[in-house]
Amino acid sequence: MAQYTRVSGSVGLITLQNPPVNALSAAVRLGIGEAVQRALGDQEVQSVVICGQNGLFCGGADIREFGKEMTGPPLVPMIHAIEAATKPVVAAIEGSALGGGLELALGCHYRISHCKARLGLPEVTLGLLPAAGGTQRLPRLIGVPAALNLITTGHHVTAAEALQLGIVDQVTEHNAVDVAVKFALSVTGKPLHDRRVSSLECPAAPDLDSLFEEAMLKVRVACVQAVRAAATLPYARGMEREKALMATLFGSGQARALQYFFFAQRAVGRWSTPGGARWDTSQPRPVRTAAVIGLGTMGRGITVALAQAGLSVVAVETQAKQLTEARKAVAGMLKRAAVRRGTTPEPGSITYSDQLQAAARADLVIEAVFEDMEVKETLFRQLSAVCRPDALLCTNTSSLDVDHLASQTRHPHLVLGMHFFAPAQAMKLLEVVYGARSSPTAVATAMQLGKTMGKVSVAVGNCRGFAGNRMLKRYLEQAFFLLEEGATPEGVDRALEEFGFAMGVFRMSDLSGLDVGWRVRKAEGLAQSGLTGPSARVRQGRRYSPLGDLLCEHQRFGQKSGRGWYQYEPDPWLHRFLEEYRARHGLLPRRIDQQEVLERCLFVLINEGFQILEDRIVAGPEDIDAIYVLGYGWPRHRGGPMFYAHMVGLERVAQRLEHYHQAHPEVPYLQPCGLLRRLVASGSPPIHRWRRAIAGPHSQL
Ligand SMILES: CCCCCCCC/C=C\C/C=C/C(=O)SCCNC(=O)CCNC(=O)[C@H](O)C(C)(C)COP(=O)(O)OP(=O)(O)OC[C@H]1O[C@@H](n2cnc3c(N)ncnc32)[C@H](O)[C@@H]1OP(=O)(O)O
Repeated sequence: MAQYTRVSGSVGLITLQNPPVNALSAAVRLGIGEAVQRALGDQEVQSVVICGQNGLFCGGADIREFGKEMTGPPLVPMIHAIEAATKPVVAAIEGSALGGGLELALGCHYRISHCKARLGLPEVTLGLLPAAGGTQRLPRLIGVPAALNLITTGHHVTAAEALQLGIVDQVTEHNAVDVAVKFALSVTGKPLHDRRVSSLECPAAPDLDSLFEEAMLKVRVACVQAVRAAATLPYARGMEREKALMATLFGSGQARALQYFFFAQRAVGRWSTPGGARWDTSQPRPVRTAAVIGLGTMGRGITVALAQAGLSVVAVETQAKQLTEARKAVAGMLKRAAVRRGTTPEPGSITYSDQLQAAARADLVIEAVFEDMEVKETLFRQLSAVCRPDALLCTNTSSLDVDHLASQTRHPHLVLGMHFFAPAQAMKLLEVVYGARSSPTAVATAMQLGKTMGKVSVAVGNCRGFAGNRMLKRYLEQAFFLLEEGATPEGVDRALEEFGFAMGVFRMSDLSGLDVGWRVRKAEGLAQSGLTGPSARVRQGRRYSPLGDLLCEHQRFGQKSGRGWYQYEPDPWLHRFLEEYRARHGLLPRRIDQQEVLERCLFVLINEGFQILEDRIVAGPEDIDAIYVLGYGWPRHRGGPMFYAHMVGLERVAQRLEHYHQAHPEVPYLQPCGLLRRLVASGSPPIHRWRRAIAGPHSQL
């Protein structure tokens, strides 16, 4: 709703009230409309100020209303009524003015912003365009190039940038509402025609056509077309075009997926564990000093992420040469980040040492040493002896047993996994892996620390590979099997990249290094050299592809060695190698189409996701989707693997898995898992009802 009061004698003050972000729900739109009418009809009122309660102007349209039947007064005529008003209307922007919120402000005659506010039109990130006049007013106000940039990227700008662009008229360090009220008094009675953005001519820009053509190639076509309408058509016709384009986007699968993902990223913060620990009943402990042990690539990235979050960091590396290199590399990373942000690097928050003892006073320790259980076991025993008894001891392992590491310490309830993704200073995802004995406070502390570092933290139970790598294993395995059966790395990657992955599975393996997985498979007793005959392709009673191991035996470790699944120099080796391999094992190559590549790679990964849900390793499908979009390059516009399964239809996913399982009975993971089958049997409920279905023996199924 919106509250109406009269202040300073003649200013009508309209306050949007819809916590937490004053989204423009039906009730708020109704409230604004009524308040505007009241203000315009009140003889005593000479000018109007619109603001939001609790220091936040407006987070835009209420995204939860999308996809439902629209109720309440529409936004566009409401904004028109404000713009057409004969009394000056001033927007007092604090906190955020985003999407419909900024469009509302653009309908006002003046905009005053607090210096800490952020403004933007992020609709494109939700698969939409700013259809409350944003595509028509913003280009008229700030010109086509700047408006196109904001509308097609969804980037937010600071108040200072908004002032420079001409979006706002004034920026203040004081209370923006008080300043706006004074301003409103000062403009009483002044002519308003030039202040109505819809009546402005779009400023001329050189070579508009090539600007639009270039933008079309890069970005969302609908946004570009709408802004082109602003530049070439009268306002009213531009608005018709904006509406028509929005109608094509509104119900699209992409928009649904992006809106689902907006909420999924936030839902993962409301974590819970099967043991009953929960986000709302567990208090995080403050972490001021963190120690990072091991300054290889991951350790350096973690050090930077912690320092950038404002923590004091003790960076420990026992090898002198590595320590010197790390110190230089970390300084370089901080400097580059500061240049990108236009700030200066914060000095003095990192101290370096070659002694473990330096970690003794840290509130929390994250080890990022070599991925080897013996090395980590020893380190955890040492840390337990050296560190404060209440220090949280965390491992950045990507797959080793957190419970086992906890058992090496005196305080296993303070041991956790904090699984970062490379590059750790940039990637948004953090898997917080709790063990059987991890305390709720420990989980809450690591989750909070992730948030402080600007990450999306997902609470995950301890199992081999946790959630992300456990699913990845099945995906990689299918990709190898497809090569055995006749596919090529190029063909598999093409299918996945056309689906939306930034990189196909083989290109991604080449980038991250084939030797990493090889080492893990050797430790698991899977990679064995010299095997011939049928036993070469079977391990632990199941089909196994040694292709990745064989490549490593040929010193093809990916980009780091100049060769992997791809040849980075003229070299037909790989195709010959595959032909010989297939001939040796009596495998008849066949033509494998894109559909089979996608179904086998993606559905097997989704099936493992359902198994992870059934095993209660994560609390809900949103956790898996956040992990895959933010950590594994799953295309955001497809919502994540579990949302994709919901869109494809659970019955189809199960049927296709069953089909491939019949063709490959030696691959048990192709068989639809129990939860997937139960969901299908219960009529395939929508994704937001899966949590209830997972709830275990008391499930609704
Ligand atoms: C047939 C065609 C017909 C078409 C007719 C349609 C006409 C459409 C007209 C207009 C188009 C306008 C579209 C839009 O405005 S789309 C929305 C654009 N806005 C955004 O994308 C902003 C999203 N929000 C944020 O970026 C942030 O929330 C923030 C910066 C405002 C605040 O950040 P922070 O303090 O970190 O809080 P949280 O992000 O954690 O959010 C708190 C809480 O609030 C929920 N929430 C946030 N924004 C919205 C919103 N716009 N609608 C609904 N809910 C919102 C958020 O989900 C959190 O709640 P939780 O999930 O329960 O935790």
